[in-house]
Amino acid sequence: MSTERPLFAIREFERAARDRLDPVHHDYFAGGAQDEHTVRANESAFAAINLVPRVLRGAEPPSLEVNLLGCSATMPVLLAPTAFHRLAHPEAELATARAAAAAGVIMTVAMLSTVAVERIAEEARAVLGGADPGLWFQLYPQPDEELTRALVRRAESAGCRALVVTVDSAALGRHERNDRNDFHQLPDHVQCENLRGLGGSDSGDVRRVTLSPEISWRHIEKLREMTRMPIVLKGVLHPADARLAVEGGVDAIFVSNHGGRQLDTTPASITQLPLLAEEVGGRVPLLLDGGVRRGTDVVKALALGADAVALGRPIVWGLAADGADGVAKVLGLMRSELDNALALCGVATPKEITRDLVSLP
Ligand SMILES: Cc1cc2nc3c(=O)[nH]c(=O)nc-3n(C[C@H](O)[C@H](O)[C@H](O)COP(=O)(O)O)c2cc1C
Ligand SMILES: CCCCCCC(=O)C(=O)O
Repeated sequence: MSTERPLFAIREFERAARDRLDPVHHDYFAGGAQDEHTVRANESAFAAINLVPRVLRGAEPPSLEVNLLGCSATMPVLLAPTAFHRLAHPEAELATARAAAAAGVIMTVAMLSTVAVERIAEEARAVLGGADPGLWFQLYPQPDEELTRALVRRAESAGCRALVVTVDSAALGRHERNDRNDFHQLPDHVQCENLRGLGGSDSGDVRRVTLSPEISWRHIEKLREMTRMPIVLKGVLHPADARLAVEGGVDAIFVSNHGGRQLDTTPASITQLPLLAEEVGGRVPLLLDGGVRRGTDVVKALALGADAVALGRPIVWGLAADGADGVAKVLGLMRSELDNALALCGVATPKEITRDLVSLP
Protein backbone atom coordinates (compact mmCIF):
# COMPACT_ATOMS: atom_id res chain seq x y z
CA MET A 1 0.00 0.00 0.00
CA SER A 2 1.51 3.33 -0.95
CA THR A 3 0.24 6.79 -1.78
CA GLU A 4 -0.12 7.14 -5.57
CA ARG A 5 1.16 10.72 -5.82
CA PRO A 6 3.73 12.66 -3.83
CA LEU A 7 2.39 14.57 -0.84
CA PHE A 8 3.89 17.93 -0.01
CA ALA A 9 2.44 18.88 3.36
CA ILE A 10 1.23 17.16 6.51
CA ARG A 11 -2.25 18.40 5.66
CA GLU A 12 -2.13 16.21 2.53
CA PHE A 13 -1.18 13.17 4.63
CA GLU A 14 -4.22 13.89 6.76
CA ARG A 15 -6.43 13.68 3.65
CA ALA A 16 -4.68 10.54 2.38
CA ALA A 17 -5.18 8.89 5.78
CA ARG A 18 -8.85 9.82 5.83
CA ASP A 19 -9.28 8.16 2.44
CA ARG A 20 -7.63 4.96 3.70
CA LEU A 21 -9.02 4.59 7.21
CA ASP A 22 -12.27 3.03 8.32
CA PRO A 23 -14.34 6.20 9.00
CA VAL A 24 -14.97 5.11 12.60
CA HIS A 25 -11.25 4.74 13.25
CA HIS A 26 -10.55 8.00 11.45
CA ASP A 27 -12.97 9.72 13.81
CA TYR A 28 -11.17 8.15 16.80
CA PHE A 29 -7.78 9.42 15.61
CA ALA A 30 -8.87 12.86 14.38
CA GLY A 31 -11.41 13.64 17.04
CA GLY A 32 -11.23 15.46 20.32
CA ALA A 33 -13.32 16.18 23.36
CA GLN A 34 -16.83 17.58 23.03
CA ASP A 35 -16.98 20.58 20.64
CA GLU A 36 -13.30 20.14 19.70
CA HIS A 37 -12.55 23.82 20.41
CA THR A 38 -9.11 22.91 21.72
CA VAL A 39 -8.33 20.63 18.76
CA ARG A 40 -8.86 23.60 16.45
CA ALA A 41 -7.20 26.11 18.81
CA ASN A 42 -3.97 24.10 18.88
CA GLU A 43 -3.50 24.68 15.16
CA SER A 44 -5.02 28.14 14.82
CA ALA A 45 -2.92 29.53 17.68
CA PHE A 46 0.24 28.59 15.78
CA ALA A 47 -1.09 30.28 12.65
CA ALA A 48 -1.78 33.49 14.62
CA ILE A 49 1.85 33.83 15.73
CA ASN A 50 4.15 35.67 13.35
CA LEU A 51 7.79 34.94 12.70
CA VAL A 52 10.02 38.01 12.55
CA PRO A 53 13.18 36.88 10.77
CA ARG A 54 16.67 38.32 10.96
CA VAL A 55 18.65 38.91 7.77
CA LEU A 56 22.27 39.10 6.64
CA ARG A 57 23.48 36.98 9.55
CA GLY A 58 25.99 34.97 7.54
CA ALA A 59 24.72 31.88 9.36
CA GLU A 60 26.22 28.43 8.92
CA PRO A 61 24.03 25.85 7.14
CA PRO A 62 21.39 24.70 9.65
CA SER A 63 22.17 21.79 11.96
CA LEU A 64 19.12 20.46 13.77
CA GLU A 65 20.64 18.05 16.29
CA VAL A 66 19.61 18.15 19.94
CA ASN A 67 20.12 16.15 23.10
CA LEU A 68 17.08 15.51 25.26
CA LEU A 69 17.51 13.87 28.66
CA GLY A 70 20.68 12.19 27.47
CA CYS A 71 19.20 10.98 24.18
CA SER A 72 20.58 12.47 21.00
CA ALA A 73 18.15 13.22 18.21
CA THR A 74 18.64 14.51 14.69
CA MET A 75 16.02 17.22 15.20
CA PRO A 76 13.99 18.75 18.05
CA VAL A 77 10.89 16.84 16.95
CA LEU A 78 9.81 13.63 18.61
CA LEU A 79 6.93 11.22 18.37
CA ALA A 80 4.21 11.85 20.96
CA PRO A 81 2.68 8.69 22.38
CA THR A 82 -0.42 7.63 20.48
CA ALA A 83 -2.38 4.49 21.28
CA PHE A 84 -3.57 1.69 19.02
CA HIS A 85 -1.43 2.00 15.85
CA ARG A 86 -2.87 -1.31 14.64
CA LEU A 87 -6.10 0.53 13.89
CA ALA A 88 -4.11 2.62 11.39
CA HIS A 89 -1.94 -0.02 9.72
CA PRO A 90 -1.40 -3.79 10.01
CA GLU A 91 2.29 -3.32 10.85
CA ALA A 92 1.24 -1.03 13.69
CA GLU A 93 4.01 0.33 15.98
CA LEU A 94 6.66 -1.76 14.22
CA ALA A 95 6.29 0.40 11.12
CA THR A 96 6.34 3.58 13.19
CA ALA A 97 9.43 2.45 15.08
CA ARG A 98 11.36 1.62 11.91
CA ALA A 99 10.69 5.07 10.47
CA ALA A 100 11.53 6.88 13.72
CA ALA A 101 14.78 4.94 14.15
CA ALA A 102 15.83 5.55 10.54
CA ALA A 103 15.13 9.26 10.99
CA GLY A 104 17.10 9.39 14.25
CA VAL A 105 14.19 10.81 16.24
CA ILE A 106 12.86 9.80 19.64
CA MET A 107 9.74 7.66 19.64
CA THR A 108 7.58 7.71 22.75
CA VAL A 109 6.00 4.27 22.91
CA ALA A 110 2.45 4.43 24.26
CA MET A 111 1.59 2.20 27.20
CA LEU A 112 -1.41 1.25 25.04
CA SER A 113 0.67 0.23 22.04
CA THR A 114 -0.58 -2.74 20.08
CA VAL A 115 2.90 -4.26 19.81
CA ALA A 116 4.88 -5.02 22.98
CA VAL A 117 7.57 -2.49 23.86
CA GLU A 118 10.30 -5.20 23.71
CA ARG A 119 9.34 -6.00 20.08
CA ILE A 120 9.26 -2.30 19.20
CA ALA A 121 12.73 -1.84 20.70
CA GLU A 122 14.04 -4.88 18.83
CA GLU A 123 12.65 -3.57 15.53
CA ALA A 124 14.18 -0.12 16.07
CA ARG A 125 17.55 -1.59 17.10
CA ALA A 126 17.61 -3.72 13.95
CA VAL A 127 17.32 -0.57 11.82
CA LEU A 128 20.30 0.89 13.69
CA GLY A 129 22.49 -2.20 13.39
CA GLY A 130 22.02 -2.98 17.09
CA ALA A 131 22.53 0.55 18.44
CA ASP A 132 20.25 2.00 21.12
CA PRO A 133 17.23 3.75 19.53
CA GLY A 134 16.62 5.86 22.68
CA LEU A 135 12.94 5.01 23.03
CA TRP A 136 10.81 6.67 25.69
CA PHE A 137 7.83 4.97 27.34
CA GLN A 138 4.51 6.62 28.20
CA LEU A 139 2.64 5.52 31.30
CA TYR A 140 -0.84 6.09 32.66
CA PRO A 141 -0.11 5.58 36.38
CA GLN A 142 -2.49 2.96 37.70
CA PRO A 143 -4.20 2.94 41.08
CA ASP A 144 -2.90 -0.65 41.32
CA GLU A 145 0.70 0.09 42.31
CA GLU A 146 1.92 -3.38 41.38
CA LEU A 147 0.59 -3.03 37.82
CA THR A 148 2.33 0.35 37.53
CA ARG A 149 5.56 -1.14 38.86
CA ALA A 150 5.36 -4.04 36.41
CA LEU A 151 4.86 -1.64 33.47
CA VAL A 152 7.82 0.47 34.57
CA ARG A 153 10.01 -2.63 34.89
CA ARG A 154 8.90 -3.77 31.45
CA ALA A 155 9.84 -0.42 29.89
CA GLU A 156 13.19 -0.41 31.69
CA SER A 157 14.04 -3.96 30.65
CA ALA A 158 13.17 -3.10 27.05
CA GLY A 159 15.81 -0.36 27.25
CA CYS A 160 13.56 2.72 27.38
CA ARG A 161 15.45 5.87 28.31
CA ALA A 162 12.70 8.05 29.83
CA LEU A 163 9.32 7.60 31.45
CA VAL A 164 6.64 9.96 30.14
CA VAL A 165 3.90 10.04 32.75
CA THR A 166 0.56 11.27 31.45
CA VAL A 167 -1.15 13.36 34.11
CA ASP A 168 -4.03 14.97 32.20
CA SER A 169 -6.21 11.88 32.31
CA ALA A 170 -8.00 11.73 35.64
CA ALA A 171 -10.91 10.52 33.51
CA LEU A 172 -11.38 9.78 29.82
CA GLY A 173 -12.33 12.84 27.76
CA ARG A 174 -15.83 12.86 26.30
CA HIS A 175 -15.49 11.99 22.62
CA GLU A 176 -18.83 12.55 21.00
CA ARG A 177 -17.61 11.24 17.65
CA ASN A 178 -16.91 7.87 19.31
CA ASP A 179 -20.32 7.99 21.00
CA ARG A 180 -22.08 8.69 17.70
CA ASN A 181 -20.17 5.84 16.06
CA ASP A 182 -20.77 3.57 19.07
CA PHE A 183 -16.99 3.00 19.09
CA HIS A 184 -16.40 1.83 22.63
CA GLN A 185 -14.63 -1.44 22.05
CA LEU A 186 -11.51 -2.32 20.09
CA PRO A 187 -11.59 -5.05 17.44
CA ASP A 188 -10.31 -8.41 18.80
CA HIS A 189 -7.03 -8.19 16.88
CA VAL A 190 -6.15 -4.86 18.52
CA GLN A 191 -4.73 -5.65 21.94
CA CYS A 192 -2.67 -3.70 24.46
CA GLU A 193 0.35 -5.95 24.30
CA ASN A 194 2.23 -4.24 27.15
CA LEU A 195 -0.39 -5.44 29.61
CA ARG A 196 0.07 -9.11 28.82
CA GLY A 197 1.68 -11.16 31.54
CA LEU A 198 1.43 -8.31 34.07
CA GLY A 199 -0.71 -8.13 37.19
CA GLY A 200 -1.37 -11.87 37.10
CA SER A 201 -3.19 -11.80 33.75
CA ASP A 202 -2.28 -12.61 30.17
CA SER A 203 -5.02 -10.39 28.78
CA GLY A 204 -4.26 -7.37 26.61
CA ASP A 205 -7.77 -6.02 27.03
CA VAL A 206 -7.79 -2.22 27.25
CA ARG A 207 -10.52 -2.46 29.90
CA ARG A 208 -7.80 -3.49 32.37
CA VAL A 209 -6.58 0.12 32.28
CA THR A 210 -7.94 2.62 34.80
CA LEU A 211 -7.92 6.37 34.32
CA SER A 212 -8.47 7.58 37.85
CA PRO A 213 -8.87 10.90 39.69
CA GLU A 214 -7.09 9.21 42.64
CA ILE A 215 -3.73 9.72 40.95
CA SER A 216 -1.74 12.40 42.78
CA TRP A 217 1.75 13.78 43.40
CA ARG A 218 2.23 10.83 45.76
CA HIS A 219 2.15 8.53 42.72
CA ILE A 220 4.88 10.61 41.06
CA GLU A 221 7.01 10.30 44.20
CA LYS A 222 6.47 6.52 44.10
CA LEU A 223 7.53 6.43 40.45
CA ARG A 224 10.71 8.25 41.43
CA GLU A 225 11.45 5.43 43.87
CA MET A 226 10.59 2.77 41.27
CA THR A 227 12.86 3.88 38.46
CA ARG A 228 16.08 5.62 37.55
CA MET A 229 14.66 6.64 34.17
CA PRO A 230 14.18 10.41 33.89
CA ILE A 231 10.54 11.30 34.54
CA VAL A 232 8.69 13.59 32.12
CA LEU A 233 5.25 14.86 33.22
CA LYS A 234 2.96 15.02 30.20
CA GLY A 235 -0.18 17.12 30.16
CA VAL A 236 0.79 20.11 32.29
CA LEU A 237 -0.91 23.43 31.42
CA HIS A 238 -1.08 25.36 34.70
CA PRO A 239 2.07 27.26 35.76
CA ALA A 240 1.45 26.28 39.40
CA ASP A 241 1.62 22.60 38.41
CA ALA A 242 4.83 23.27 36.48
CA ARG A 243 6.32 24.77 39.66
CA LEU A 244 5.21 21.76 41.74
CA ALA A 245 6.68 19.44 39.12
CA VAL A 246 10.08 21.15 39.26
CA GLU A 247 10.01 21.25 43.06
CA GLY A 248 9.03 17.57 43.06
CA GLY A 249 12.15 16.71 41.07
CA VAL A 250 10.70 15.76 37.68
CA ASP A 251 13.23 15.84 34.87
CA ALA A 252 11.13 17.50 32.14
CA ILE A 253 7.65 18.86 31.50
CA PHE A 254 5.50 18.16 28.45
CA VAL A 255 3.19 21.15 27.89
CA SER A 256 0.19 19.42 26.35
CA ASN A 257 -3.58 19.34 26.29
CA HIS A 258 -3.53 15.81 24.87
CA GLY A 259 -4.29 17.13 21.39
CA GLY A 260 -7.61 18.53 22.63
CA ARG A 261 -8.82 15.05 23.53
CA GLN A 262 -9.29 15.43 27.26
CA LEU A 263 -10.76 18.70 28.60
CA ASP A 264 -12.29 20.80 25.85
CA THR A 265 -11.75 24.60 25.93
CA THR A 266 -8.32 24.37 27.53
CA PRO A 267 -5.94 26.87 25.90
CA ALA A 268 -3.80 25.84 22.95
CA SER A 269 -0.53 24.39 24.20
CA ILE A 270 1.46 27.07 22.37
CA THR A 271 -0.59 29.83 24.06
CA GLN A 272 0.20 28.42 27.48
CA LEU A 273 3.90 27.70 26.80
CA PRO A 274 5.32 31.18 27.62
CA LEU A 275 3.63 31.15 31.04
CA LEU A 276 5.15 27.79 31.89
CA ALA A 277 8.53 28.78 30.48
CA GLU A 278 8.56 31.81 32.75
CA GLU A 279 7.61 29.76 35.81
CA VAL A 280 10.17 27.03 35.08
CA GLY A 281 12.95 29.46 34.20
CA GLY A 282 15.08 26.87 32.41
CA ARG A 283 15.34 24.55 35.44
CA VAL A 284 14.09 21.55 33.42
CA PRO A 285 13.54 21.04 29.67
CA LEU A 286 10.12 21.87 28.28
CA LEU A 287 8.50 19.83 25.53
CA LEU A 288 5.32 20.81 23.72
CA ASP A 289 2.74 19.05 21.60
CA GLY A 290 -0.61 19.93 20.08
CA GLY A 291 -1.16 21.30 16.60
CA VAL A 292 2.44 21.17 15.37
CA ARG A 293 2.03 20.77 11.61
CA ARG A 294 4.81 22.86 10.04
CA GLY A 295 8.51 23.48 10.47
CA THR A 296 7.61 27.09 11.22
CA ASP A 297 5.52 25.82 14.19
CA VAL A 298 8.65 24.18 15.60
CA VAL A 299 10.55 27.47 15.38
CA LYS A 300 7.69 29.29 17.14
CA ALA A 301 7.59 26.75 19.97
CA LEU A 302 11.36 26.87 20.46
CA ALA A 303 11.30 30.68 20.43
CA LEU A 304 8.66 30.64 23.17
CA GLY A 305 10.65 28.35 25.45
CA ALA A 306 10.31 24.74 24.31
CA ASP A 307 13.37 22.54 23.93
CA ALA A 308 11.57 20.26 21.49
CA VAL A 309 8.10 19.50 20.15
CA ALA A 310 6.20 16.28 19.52
CA LEU A 311 3.85 15.10 16.78
CA GLY A 312 0.71 13.09 17.56
CA ARG A 313 -1.79 12.88 14.70
CA PRO A 314 0.72 13.64 11.90
CA ILE A 315 2.50 10.37 12.68
CA VAL A 316 -0.80 8.47 12.62
CA TRP A 317 -1.67 10.10 9.28
CA GLY A 318 1.67 9.01 7.82
CA LEU A 319 1.23 5.48 9.15
CA ALA A 320 -2.30 5.16 7.83
CA ALA A 321 -1.36 6.64 4.45
CA ASP A 322 1.67 4.51 3.75
CA GLY A 323 3.01 2.52 6.74
CA ALA A 324 6.66 3.07 7.63
CA ASP A 325 7.22 4.99 4.38
CA GLY A 326 4.40 7.35 5.27
CA VAL A 327 5.83 8.05 8.74
CA ALA A 328 9.27 8.53 7.17
CA LYS A 329 7.82 11.03 4.71
CA VAL A 330 6.05 12.99 7.47
CA LEU A 331 9.30 13.18 9.45
CA GLY A 332 11.23 14.09 6.31
CA LEU A 333 8.81 16.91 5.57
CA MET A 334 9.13 18.29 9.10
CA ARG A 335 12.91 18.13 8.84
CA SER A 336 13.13 19.94 5.52
CA GLU A 337 10.54 22.55 6.53
CA LEU A 338 12.39 23.19 9.80
CA ASP A 339 15.71 23.41 8.00
CA ASN A 340 14.21 25.94 5.59
CA ALA A 341 12.56 27.97 8.38
CA LEU A 342 15.81 28.19 10.35
CA ALA A 343 17.73 29.40 7.31
CA LEU A 344 15.06 31.99 6.54
CA CYS A 345 15.08 33.20 10.16
CA GLY A 346 18.85 33.66 10.01
CA VAL A 347 19.72 31.00 12.58
CA ALA A 348 21.78 27.85 12.25
CA THR A 349 20.81 25.72 15.24
CA PRO A 350 17.80 25.21 17.53
CA LYS A 351 19.77 26.81 20.40
CA GLU A 352 20.09 30.06 18.41
CA ILE A 353 16.32 30.51 18.18
CA THR A 354 15.45 33.46 20.39
CA ARG A 355 12.24 35.00 21.69
CA ASP A 356 12.53 38.06 19.44
CA LEU A 357 11.93 35.90 16.35
CA VAL A 358 8.22 35.70 17.14
CA SER A 359 5.50 38.26 17.54
CA LEU A 360 2.40 37.20 19.47
CA PRO A 361 -1.13 38.24 18.40
C1 LIG B 1 -5.17 8.82 18.38
C2 LIG B 1 -4.45 9.40 19.55
C3 LIG B 1 -4.09 8.58 20.60
C4 LIG B 1 -3.40 9.11 21.69
N1 LIG B 1 -3.00 8.28 22.68
C5 LIG B 1 -2.30 8.78 23.72
C6 LIG B 1 -1.85 7.92 24.74
O1 LIG B 1 -2.06 6.72 24.71
N2 LIG B 1 -1.16 8.49 25.77
C7 LIG B 1 -0.91 9.84 25.83
O2 LIG B 1 -0.30 10.31 26.78
N3 LIG B 1 -1.34 10.66 24.86
C8 LIG B 1 -2.01 10.16 23.81
N4 LIG B 1 -2.43 10.99 22.81
C9 LIG B 1 -2.07 12.44 22.86
C10 LIG B 1 -0.73 12.68 22.14
O3 LIG B 1 0.33 12.15 22.87
C11 LIG B 1 -0.46 14.17 21.95
O4 LIG B 1 -0.55 14.80 23.20
C12 LIG B 1 -1.39 14.86 20.95
O5 LIG B 1 -1.77 13.98 19.93
C13 LIG B 1 -0.66 16.05 20.34
O6 LIG B 1 -1.48 16.74 19.48
P1 LIG B 1 -1.48 16.59 17.89
O7 LIG B 1 -2.21 15.32 17.61
O8 LIG B 1 -2.21 17.80 17.46
O9 LIG B 1 -0.05 16.54 17.40
C14 LIG B 1 -3.11 10.49 21.72
C15 LIG B 1 -3.47 11.31 20.66
C16 LIG B 1 -4.13 10.77 19.57
C17 LIG B 1 -4.48 11.69 18.42
C1 LIG C 1 -8.69 3.48 29.08
C2 LIG C 1 -8.41 3.67 27.62
C3 LIG C 1 -7.89 5.01 27.33
C4 LIG C 1 -7.41 5.17 25.92
C5 LIG C 1 -6.83 6.50 25.75
C6 LIG C 1 -5.91 6.62 24.60
C7 LIG C 1 -5.63 8.06 24.44
O1 LIG C 1 -4.90 8.63 25.20
C8 LIG C 1 -6.31 8.83 23.43
O2 LIG C 1 -7.03 8.25 22.61
O3 LIG C 1 -6.14 10.07 23.43
